[in-house]
Amino acid sequence: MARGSTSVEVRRDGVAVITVSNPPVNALSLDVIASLQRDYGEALRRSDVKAIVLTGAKGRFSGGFDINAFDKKPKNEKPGYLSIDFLTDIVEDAPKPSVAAIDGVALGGGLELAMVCHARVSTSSAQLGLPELQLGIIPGLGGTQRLPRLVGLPKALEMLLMSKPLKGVEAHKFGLVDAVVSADELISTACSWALEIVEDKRPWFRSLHRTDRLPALEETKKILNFARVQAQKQSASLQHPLVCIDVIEEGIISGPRAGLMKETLCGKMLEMSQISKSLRHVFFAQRATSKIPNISILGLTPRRIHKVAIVGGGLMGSGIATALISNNLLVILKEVNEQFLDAGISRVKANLQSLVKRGQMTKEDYENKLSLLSGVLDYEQFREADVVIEAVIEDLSLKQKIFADLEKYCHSNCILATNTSTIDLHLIGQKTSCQDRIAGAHFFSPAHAMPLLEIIRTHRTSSQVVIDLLNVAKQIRKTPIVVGNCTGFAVNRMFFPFTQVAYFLVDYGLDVYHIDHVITKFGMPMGPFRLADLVGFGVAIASRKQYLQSYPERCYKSMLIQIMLEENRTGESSRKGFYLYDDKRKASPDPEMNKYIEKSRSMASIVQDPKLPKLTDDEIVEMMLFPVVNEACRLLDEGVAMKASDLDVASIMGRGFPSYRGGVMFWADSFGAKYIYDRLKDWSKYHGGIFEPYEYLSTRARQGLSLAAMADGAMSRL
Ligand SMILES: C[C@H](O)CC(=O)SCCNC(=O)CCNC(=O)[C@H](O)C(C)(C)COP(=O)(O)OP(=O)(O)OC[C@H]1O[C@@H](n2cnc3c(N)ncnc32)[C@H](O)[C@@H]1OP(=O)(O)O
Repeated sequence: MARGSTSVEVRRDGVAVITVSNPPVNALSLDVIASLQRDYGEALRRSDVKAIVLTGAKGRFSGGFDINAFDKKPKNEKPGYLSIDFLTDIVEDAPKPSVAAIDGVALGGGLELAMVCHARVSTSSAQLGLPELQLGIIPGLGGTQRLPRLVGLPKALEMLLMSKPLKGVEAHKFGLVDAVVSADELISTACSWALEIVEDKRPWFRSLHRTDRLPALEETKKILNFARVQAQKQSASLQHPLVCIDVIEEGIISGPRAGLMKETLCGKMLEMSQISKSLRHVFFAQRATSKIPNISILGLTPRRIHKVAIVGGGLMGSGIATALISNNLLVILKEVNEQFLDAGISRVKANLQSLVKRGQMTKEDYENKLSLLSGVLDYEQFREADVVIEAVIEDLSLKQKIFADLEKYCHSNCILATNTSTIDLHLIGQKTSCQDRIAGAHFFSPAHAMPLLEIIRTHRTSSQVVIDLLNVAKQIRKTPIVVGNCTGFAVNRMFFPFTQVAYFLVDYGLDVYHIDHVITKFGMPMGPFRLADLVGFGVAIASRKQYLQSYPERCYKSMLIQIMLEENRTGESSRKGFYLYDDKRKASPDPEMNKYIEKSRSMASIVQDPKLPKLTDDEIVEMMLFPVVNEACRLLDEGVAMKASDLDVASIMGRGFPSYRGGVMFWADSFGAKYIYDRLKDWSKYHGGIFEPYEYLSTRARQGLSLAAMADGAMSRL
C-alpha cells in the first residue's frame, strides 16, 4: 500500500494547489515524493496553470522526510537527483512561481520544500525548523544552503545546531516567511501572493541565489569557527554538527550548487552511520512508550485532570509542582508546618525564576503560573484533587499513614500516586482498600527539568488510572514509561548494578576519579561517584538497603559510603563527598579520599585480582554496563518492562545514557548477546553473583537472538 500521496486542484484563478497527504504528519515518504514529482510536472505542463501553491493536508504542512524510509531509498539513486535535479532545477528554476502555505509543522524536508518555493505564507502558530541533527544527519534537500540565505548565518546556525524551530511570527521577523495570516486565510493569501508574483507585483525570489543576508567571507569564517567550538563543547563525540558547518561553508565559499552537492554526499554518508541509526531508533522508541498493548486496545479515554495535590514540598515535591503549574495544572502543595511550606513554595519560585533567567518563561508567565499554586497544612482541600502525588521521604510507615489519610479525605475517583523511587507499591497501599487507584508516578530530579515519568502499576491498578497518568505525562510534556511493580521499578533497578560494580572496582584498586572520567567520556553526564554526591549519601544508603533486602545475591556490600558518612561527608549538599565543592558548587578531587578507600578495602578483605586495576577504559565501561544489560534482561523476562526499547528510552531520559548510542539495549545489541554473556560468565567465575548472567541473556546468546526481540515465553505482569 502506498504511504501517502499528493493531490492537485487547479482553481479558476489559475493556481494549482498541491496538497501533501500522509497522515498523521504528512511525512515525505518515497510515495509522496514520487507523487509530488508527477503533480509538479503536470502543473508546470498545463497551460491553464499560472502558479502553484504547496500545502499539507489537515493543518500540517509536513513533518519532513519519512524517517522510516532512510534505509529504503534506491541504492543506485543519482546523487542530488531530488535536491538538485528536481527541487532546484525544476521547482525553484521553474517558469511558474510556487508559494508555500504553512500551517502546523514544516520541519526537516518539509521546511526545505517550503524554502525552495518563491515565497512562504504561514499561520502564527506554525512551527518551522530543521531538526535533522537530532537524528544524526544533516538536512538533505538544500536546507544547509537556503536557510542561511533566508535568515542569516547566525540564526541559521542556531536553528540547525540546536534543532530549534521558529514559530510563525518569529519566522516572519527573521525573513523565513513573507506573511503571517490566520488558518482560514492561508490558502487564499498564498494563491493571491503567487498570482502577484506572476504579475510582477511581488518579488520572485530564488532562495538559493540570495546573498543579501550572508556576511562577508572574513566574518563568515569567524562565525563558523565559533560555531565549531560551540558544537564540540556541546558534544565532543559527535561529528555530524561539524559536517553540517563544513557544508554551509562550502556553499558560501564555492557557491550554492557546490554546497548542495556536498550536502548530498555528506548526508548519504551520515545516514549510514551508527549514530544516525541509534538516534532514529530513539525517535521511534520514544513514541512507542505510550503504546501499552493490553491497555491501548481497551479504547479508554483519559479523564480530565484539573487539579493535582502534592504531599511534601521538598526537592522532589517542589520540582513536581513546578512541572505541573508550568503546564497550566492547578496544584495544592501540602507541608507539615508553615516553615516547611514556605521553603517548598520558595523552591518552586526559584525553579520558575531559573526558567525566566534562561528565557524559557516570560516574567508575566511567571506570575500567571505561580497563581496556580496554593499551599496548605491539612487535607481539607484535597477533596477537590483529581490526582494526589505523595513525595515525602522514603519511609514506609510514613507513606502508609499518608495513603490511609488520603483514602479518607480524597474523593473516591481520585488517583493516589506515590513518587517513591524504590518502595514496593503494595506495601505503601497496605493500609488502604483502594489499591485499584494506587500507582507510582516516579519523577527524576530535578523533576521540572528531567524529561521522563516512570508510571508504575501493580496488578491491581486499574487501566483507567494508567490512561489518566499517561495523559498527565503528555500534559506536562514528559515521556512516560509504564512499568510493573518491584523494588527500584525499571529505571533505578536496571542501573543499580552500575553503582554496585563501581564500588566493587574501587575496592579492587581502581581510582574513583578515573571511573567517573571513563563514564563521562563514554557519554553519560556524570560518573557514579559524582552522581552519588549529587543525590546525597543519605538517599544512596536508603536505596542500597532496599536492594540488599530484595536482591541480596547480586549486591556488592561496600562500606565506603558508610565510612564517609561517619566523618560527616554527605555529598554535594555538605560540600564534601567523593569530591570537594567550592562556593559555585564546582567539584574537584579530594586527595583525602585515599584514606577512606584504604579503610573500605581493608574492611572488604578481598583477594586482589591483579588484572582489575589494569583494565582499559573500554573494559571498565563493559564491566559497569554489562551488568546493567543483564538486569534489563531480568526486567523484560519478569514483565516489569514491556519492551527493550522502553528501557532504551528510560536509560537515556532517566539516567543520561548517551542517546547517540541508542539506549542501553540497542547499544548492547551492537555487541551481541553472546559476547556479553561470555564476558559476564568470565567475571562471575571470579567475582560471583553481581556478574552472573541471567537466563534470558544466556538463552539469547545460545540462540543467536537479539536482546530487543520480544521474549516468547515472558509473561507480562503488566
Ligand atoms: C531530507 C531531510 O532533510 C531529512 C528529514 O526531513 S528527516 C525528518 C525531519 N523531521 C523531524 O525530525 C520531525 C520529526 N517529528 C516530530 O518532531 C514530531 O513528530 C512532530 C513535531 C512532527 C509531531 O509531533 P506530535 O504531534 O507530538 O506527534 P508524534 O507522536 O511525534 O508523531 C505522530 C506520528 O508521526 C510519526 N512521525 C512524525 N514525524 C515523522 C517523520 N518525519 N517520518 C516518519 N514518521 C514520523 C511518529 O513516529 C508518530 O507515529 P506513531 O503515531 O505511529 O507513533
